[in-house]
Amino acid sequence: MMEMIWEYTYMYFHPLILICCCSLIVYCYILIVCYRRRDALKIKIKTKQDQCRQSLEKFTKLPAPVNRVITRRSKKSEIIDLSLEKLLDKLKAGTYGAKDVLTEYLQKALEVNKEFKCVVEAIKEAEDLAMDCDKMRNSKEQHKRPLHGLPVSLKENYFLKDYDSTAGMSDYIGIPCKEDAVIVQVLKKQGAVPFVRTNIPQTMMTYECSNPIYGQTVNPHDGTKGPGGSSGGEACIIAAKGSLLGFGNDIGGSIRIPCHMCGVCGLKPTYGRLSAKGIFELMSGQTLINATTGPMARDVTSLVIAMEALLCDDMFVLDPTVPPIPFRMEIYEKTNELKIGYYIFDGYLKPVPACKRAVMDAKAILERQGHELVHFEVPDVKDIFTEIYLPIIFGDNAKTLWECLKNDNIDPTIWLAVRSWSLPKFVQWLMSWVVSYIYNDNIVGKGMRSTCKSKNVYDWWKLAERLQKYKKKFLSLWRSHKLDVLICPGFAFPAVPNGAVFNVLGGVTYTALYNLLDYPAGTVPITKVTREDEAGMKEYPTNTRYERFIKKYYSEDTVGLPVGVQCVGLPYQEELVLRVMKMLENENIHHHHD
Ligand SMILES: CCCCCC/C=C\CCCCCCCC(=O)NCCO
Repeated sequence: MMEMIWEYTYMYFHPLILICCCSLIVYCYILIVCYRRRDALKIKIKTKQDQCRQSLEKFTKLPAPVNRVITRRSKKSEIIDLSLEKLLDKLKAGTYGAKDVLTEYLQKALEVNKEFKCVVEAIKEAEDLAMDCDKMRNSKEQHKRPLHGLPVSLKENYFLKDYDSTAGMSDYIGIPCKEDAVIVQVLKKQGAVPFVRTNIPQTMMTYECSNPIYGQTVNPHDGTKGPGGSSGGEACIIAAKGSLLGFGNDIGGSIRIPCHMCGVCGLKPTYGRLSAKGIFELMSGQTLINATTGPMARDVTSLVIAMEALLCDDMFVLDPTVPPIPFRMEIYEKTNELKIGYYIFDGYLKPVPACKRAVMDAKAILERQGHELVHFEVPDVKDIFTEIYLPIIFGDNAKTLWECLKNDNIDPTIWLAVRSWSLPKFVQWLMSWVVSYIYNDNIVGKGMRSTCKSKNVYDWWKLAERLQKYKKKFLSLWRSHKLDVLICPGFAFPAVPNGAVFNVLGGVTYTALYNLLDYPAGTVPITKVTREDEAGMKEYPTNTRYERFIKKYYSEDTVGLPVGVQCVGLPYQEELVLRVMKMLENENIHHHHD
């Protein structure tokens, strides 16, 4: 009987059984491969995490520095409370040794890291560098080094010999860099002691600070909010006093956004004013809009000291593409009256009341100092963001990003963008029209469309031409007003709730415009959100998806969040930008002390 059944089945269903069996085998094989890949990825990430944790643990039990100076009143370390300028004076005078300063800062960095998760790892060579500094105490050599003994933090994407730069992507784990970034080499030559590396978002192409390797950094003013990004770990550690000076990079606002959101100062110079050699940049083949390196610090004077120290012969020799222009102190220190443009709305996303007020407060400060302020109508931001900036930045339809992420764990903060880029282009295009028409939101819809169009060389040249035309238009408008500098919102809104940046991405026009133009721009803290600012959110529009989220996020729980303004100059006018930042900071400091 059984034989008959088998024969029958074999005769009639043989091909079907065969196909089923084969499919099952293939399916099982795929499952096994996927599991093994996932396991390998888990192990890779875990190994990296253990390595980083050990590097930090090594320093948690450091003995207190021999010369530890504790102020009797507050029991806090005096070293940590000193400004960068004063600390350098004390290091030069030999009041503190470099090793003592390093120990204080390492301990402070680890302490703030427990709460805010801003540090990814400690730099083990820091101890030797600090000891070398102490060996040359009071020597001629020491006096030639303007940053002698100063601990400095670095964003994770700055190359350090023998360390990985991953930008939060596991594909890059286990590929140690062969040499230090040029900026790092120059910092060391000038006596600085790089001591910790700080956190970034996965890919660095967003302003949230989270990735599957190092986790999520939070804002030191409110742990339910993000620090901004992509140099979020830097801004966080500086605001929390775990570092005095750090370095980040910026292609859409990555230095300025976190400075604004954490209440610290940062400068995005003109591209090329500082070397970008040895900085991990995922989409480095895109050279129409470049990522710029720059300093971040507690105050403007620290930025000036850093720029002056970096713009030296060592920098010009190590990277001959950097124009040999030393820091022009005479421009920074000039006291002539300036003509300053200002605007509060760039025509794309309305800034929230606190960000508007920050610009108006800054305007009042500058007017009180005798400068002339004129309203500046910033041209066409609405179109240039979706028709020039986004199509250039994601000019390969995000293929490079996708290539690096397709086998990785994707951070929830960028998951939706990355997944949608992996869909066929026509599906992306269809979705963008659905958003534009069904959701009646052309801001998001147009943004989506701009990144899914395929481009050939002809299209790319046309884009480059449009960029040049816009630069020309902007410059002639600037010239027609005879402006020296421009002030504008630091961003459209303060710190964003954790995990929510994707809902308000459009805010980036306030900073990205100056990457597109390649104008130097710096951010300086001006104010903090007040109850009145929050109450003013009642008037905020709700026409688009972005606006609805902004209204939701900034109508409550934002009092006390820092707010900055940007100061913008013509290319290579970093000294003038810093001068205006300093003028704003000075008056603000006096105001707060009165
Ligand atoms: C992979 C996530 C992409 C999210 C979608 C982005 C869409 C528009 C926003 C553009 C944001 C650009 C932020 C640039 C941040 C920056 O300056 N990074 C430094 C680059 O190294």
